[in-house]
Order: sequence, then structure tokens, then C-alpha cells
Amino acid sequence: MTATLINGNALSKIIRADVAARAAALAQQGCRPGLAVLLVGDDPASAVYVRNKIKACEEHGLHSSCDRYPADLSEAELLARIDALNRDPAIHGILVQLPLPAHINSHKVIEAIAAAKDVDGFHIANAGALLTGRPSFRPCTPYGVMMMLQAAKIPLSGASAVVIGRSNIVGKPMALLLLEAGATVTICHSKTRDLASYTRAADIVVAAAGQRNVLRADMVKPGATVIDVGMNRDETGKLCGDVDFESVKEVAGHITPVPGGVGPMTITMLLVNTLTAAEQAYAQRLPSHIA
Ligand SMILES: Nc1nc2c(c(=O)[nH]1)N[C@@H](CN(C=O)c1ccc(C(=O)N[C@@H](CCC(=O)O)C(=O)O)cc1)CN2
Repeated sequence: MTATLINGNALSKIIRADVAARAAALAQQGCRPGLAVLLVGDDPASAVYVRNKIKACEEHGLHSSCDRYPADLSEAELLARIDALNRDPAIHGILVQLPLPAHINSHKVIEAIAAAKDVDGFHIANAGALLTGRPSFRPCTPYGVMMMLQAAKIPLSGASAVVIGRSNIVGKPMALLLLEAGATVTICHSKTRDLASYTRAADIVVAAAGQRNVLRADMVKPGATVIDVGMNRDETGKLCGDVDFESVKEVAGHITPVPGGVGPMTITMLLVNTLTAAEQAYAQRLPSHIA
């Protein structure tokens, strides 16, 4: 039996329609949600993601700005720009596209963003809020995964979940969100011995290792839910995830594709977080509510 596909494009469409309606309602009150995106360097994949983020803002009634900088931009210049955006009342969300060039300290840059405008959910205050069970801005990719699991009605409470990957932007927050939903969570990573012994026992596997074919059919429990966060290229240059999709779909109960799975949901949840930031600023009548 072939697994049921969890379609990120279709779910995004539904959520984005709601974002557009909420953004229009807020704009009627004189507050247009605004996102500032900062891109440093010339990584082609980052350029595509940033372009898609700006396009998504335009299509759903959010104001956006995009600063593109050369790879040799100094850390001080980037910090100065963030400082200006923190004080810009038309900007409710600030996003620095990752990865940054090696000479820039990404932790320092993320901590420089005002926590109330950190729509990526990477700031230490937002990461700490998630850790202590009081999430504010949830990181967009894991947040998107949670929405996909919810939409597909996958039971989470009491489920056994394995997250492959321990990055700050996906693996760790993903594990915390699953834990918050009542799953029993194991984080596996490059040093894990006998990965298959963990994945074979899991009801849900989230693959976020950044490595092709990290999950194959013989590593999956029949009927399990498999979420692919990977974004890789095969030898022909075709986009593929971390999961051997063709074989795993014959074993899993539900599966996400690449492309068209988690990727579009990452951008959708960025819109949701930006809108939420604007609504909160407006409700609190912080200076940033001014359109
Ligand atoms: N500041 C951030 N940087 C990065 C993040 C992030 O959430 N915040 N995540 C990733 C990249 N990413 C968002 O920036 C991202 C990756 C993939 C997609 C996407 O829509 N993928 C499409 C395929 C796109 C293509 O053709 O190449 C899909 O899966 O269908 C969106 C966002 C690292 N950096």
C-alpha cells in the first residue's frame, strides 16, 4: 500500500488565505504588517528562498523590504542595519537569511534582533520560551511540520517520535514542539549508533539531517508518518530530501514530498509569525503599529 501524501502546497494555500484575510483586517485599522529580510552573500539557494518569501508577502498583503549585501559585508554593518530595523515602526518582523558568511557570528546577529520582531523564532529569548513550554514565535520549519501533522490528524499524544538532526533551526525546536504535544521524543544525529533501531520503533520520523537517503524503507515501521525536511540535490541536480521517497512511500502510512512538502510550509509559517508580530504590536500600541 502506498502512503498518503501530506501536501505542503495545498495546506499552505488554506493557511495563506487566512493570513491574507487577517492582514487585510489589520490594514483596515491602519497597520500593514511589515517584514524586513536581510541576505548576505550570493548563495543561490538562499537567493531563491528570499525571493519566495518576498513574493509570498506581496501576494498576501504584507509589506516587505529586502536588503541584499555582498559576502564581505562586515558584522558591524549588519548589526547597525538590524538596530535601525528594530526601531523602524513599519517593520514588525526581521529575518536574517541563514547561513551567513563564516566571518559573521550568527548567534550575535540573531541576538541583536528585538525578540518581539524575531519572526524566525531563533532569538535566545524565543528559544528559551519554547524550552520552558511558553512558546512565542515558533521556528517556521518545525511550526510548519506541526501544522502538517495536525492537518493529517496524526495522533501525537503518547506517540513515539524520532527527529534525525540536532540543528538549532530545525532538530532541537522540532523535538520540543513534539514533546509539548505529548510525544515521546528521541533526537538522533550523526553520532547516533544504529539509527535504524530508533527509527524502526517510531510512529513518527522527522528527517532533518541534511543528507540524502538518510532514511530508507527498511528503517521505517509499517504505517509510520515520515516527514522530510531535507533540501538536497541528486547527481542530476534534481531537488530531493533526506528520505528515499520512492521506497519509503511503500511502507509509511503518511509521507511528505520534496519539493512541495515542508518547504512551502516554512514560508507560510513565516507569514503567520509576521502577522502575529504585527497584531501583537498593534494590540499593545507599540510604536511599530504605525503603518
Ligand atoms: N533565516 C532563516 N534561514 C533559513 C531558514 C529559515 O527558516 N530562516 N530555513 C532554511 C531555508 N528556507 C528558508 O529560509 C527554505 C527552504 C526551502 C523552502 C522551499 O519552499 N522549498 C521548496 C523548493 C524550492 C526550490 O525549488 O529550491 C519545496 O520544498 O517545495 C523554503 C524555505 C535555511 N535558512
